[in-house]
Amino acid sequence: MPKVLISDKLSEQAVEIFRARGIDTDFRPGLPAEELLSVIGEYDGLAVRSATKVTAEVLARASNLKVVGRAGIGVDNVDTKAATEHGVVVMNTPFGNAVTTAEHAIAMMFALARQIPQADTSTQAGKWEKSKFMGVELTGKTLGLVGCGNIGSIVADRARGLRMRVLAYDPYLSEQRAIELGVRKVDLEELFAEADIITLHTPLTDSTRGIINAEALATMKKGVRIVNCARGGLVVEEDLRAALDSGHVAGAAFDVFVTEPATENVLFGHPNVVCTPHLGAATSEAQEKVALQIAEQMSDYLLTGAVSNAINVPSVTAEEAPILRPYMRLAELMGSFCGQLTRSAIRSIQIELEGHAAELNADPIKAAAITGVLRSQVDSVNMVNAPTMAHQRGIDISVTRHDREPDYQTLLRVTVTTGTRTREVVGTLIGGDKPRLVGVQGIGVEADFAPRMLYVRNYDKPGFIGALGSMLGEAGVNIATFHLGRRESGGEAIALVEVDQRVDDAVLASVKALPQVVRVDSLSF
Ligand SMILES: NC(=O)c1ccc[n+]([C@@H]2O[C@H](COP(=O)([O-])OP(=O)(O)OC[C@H]3O[C@@H](n4cnc5c(N)ncnc54)[C@H](O)[C@@H]3O)[C@@H](O)[C@H]2O)c1
Ligand SMILES: O=C(O)[C@H](O)COP(=O)(O)O
Repeated sequence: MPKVLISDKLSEQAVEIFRARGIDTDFRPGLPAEELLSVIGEYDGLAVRSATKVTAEVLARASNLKVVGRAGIGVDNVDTKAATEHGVVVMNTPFGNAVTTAEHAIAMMFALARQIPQADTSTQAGKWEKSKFMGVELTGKTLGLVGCGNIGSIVADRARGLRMRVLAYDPYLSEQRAIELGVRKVDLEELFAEADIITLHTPLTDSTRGIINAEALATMKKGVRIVNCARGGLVVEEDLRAALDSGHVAGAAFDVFVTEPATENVLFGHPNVVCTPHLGAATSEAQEKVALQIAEQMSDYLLTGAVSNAINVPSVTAEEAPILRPYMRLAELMGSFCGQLTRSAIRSIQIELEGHAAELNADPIKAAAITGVLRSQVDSVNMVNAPTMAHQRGIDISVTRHDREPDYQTLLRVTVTTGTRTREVVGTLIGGDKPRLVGVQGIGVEADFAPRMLYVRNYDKPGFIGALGSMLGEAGVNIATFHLGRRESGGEAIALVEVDQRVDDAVLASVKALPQVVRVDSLSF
């Protein structure tokens, strides 16, 4: 039974779902970092929000871990690169808290426009400062969205409902989508120059870090207001403080900070600053949605192999998973066949799909084939890290779908090249799920992928089968099955021999010394 640890304050619905699906679940919100390090080795899954830092050190200790699930959107607290290297899937819930966070951004905008937090404090202090809190109307004002993905789009929709004019800067936003959303796609300079209120909705990346700094602030309208419910670090906090102090910026509403938990911050204490403690996703509706979604996604992955909303592997739907699983197994075995025959640096791996296979999601099949090829070189390779490992080794990967009619209902071909050699195997599924080899090096030969096999390349001349049989017999090696194939033009032939015992190097050397034999390899699957 898989075992999952929940180390952050997720809705307890997550626990119920994991347990209902037969997953042993430990609910330990607020688990200290040192304890996480000492217990993580026991778990197959780790469910978190933003508090737990899933560092390279945690991942190095996580010898059984298969999946990290983030109940929320931002995965910046997870070292995704290290997770990928360790073969751990990282998944999030990209939509579950988007509406709630967009609503928080709108609430922050109102809080700024009408100074609601300041007026509340003053009123409850018995001051009744009616003339002190003169606000601004939002109707007719220009809202500048930096980032117009899930949350930015919802903010745009709500802002249009408030009769605001909406500009969006997002290099990945298409003109068509901008028209659908009723926003004007602009460049950053135009947005800064025209917006009365700027709201940030991008991830924190190298291109967005400090996107609002002193230089940017200087190009904004005097009296601009800034909302950040995305990530600390998008705004240079010291630069913003200076612009607030000078009066150039009329107000700022921040939910996220460079350092969190933010117990102190340069923005704190300014009369025109409104802060919340990373509450963007904090509604009961959003928390139920993200907890439920992440528990379902992680359970699906651990129990069926279905992958949804993963950051570092291709998605496999629950419907696809049972169909793809035998193909992934076949691709991995075929890759392994090529990998075991390859003793030098690999230049390329080509995966070809024909018949039914050509209609499937090729990404998981590709990852499985690469895993198989690399497994004879690297122990730690798996479906998650295989494409990265191939990339790091400079291996060129290609996938081709053919629409020609294959001889079999469904067919995969894996071709591995090195500087000097090409290995090619062809495989199919018998009865829908049983892997079967049907060709090697362009020669038709049918065989199962047996636990122990000999692969023999020989000249098609009399005497070979008898000589090989008696040599193995004398060495006490029983032949379970024997499959032969030869090039129709003659000359070259292949034998795939399933054996019941391991064939030691001395026997392999004697087989190799037979006059008809070109090469012999011991393979295991
Ligand atoms: N405060 C909270 O509690 C809270 C809750 C949920 C999400 N978030 C954060 O909100 C942010 C947005 O989330 P989302 O779900 O909308 O993400 P998303 O991926 O759907 O959208 C992000 C958008 O930013 C755009 N983008 C990327 N680089 C950009 C750049 N250099 N300049 C301009 N735009 C750029 C992308 O094209 C994309 O459209 C994330 O940082 C997320 O972590 C915060
Ligand atoms: O990226 C997110 O989903 C938000 O930042 C929410 O974070 P939280 O789950 O820690 O509230």
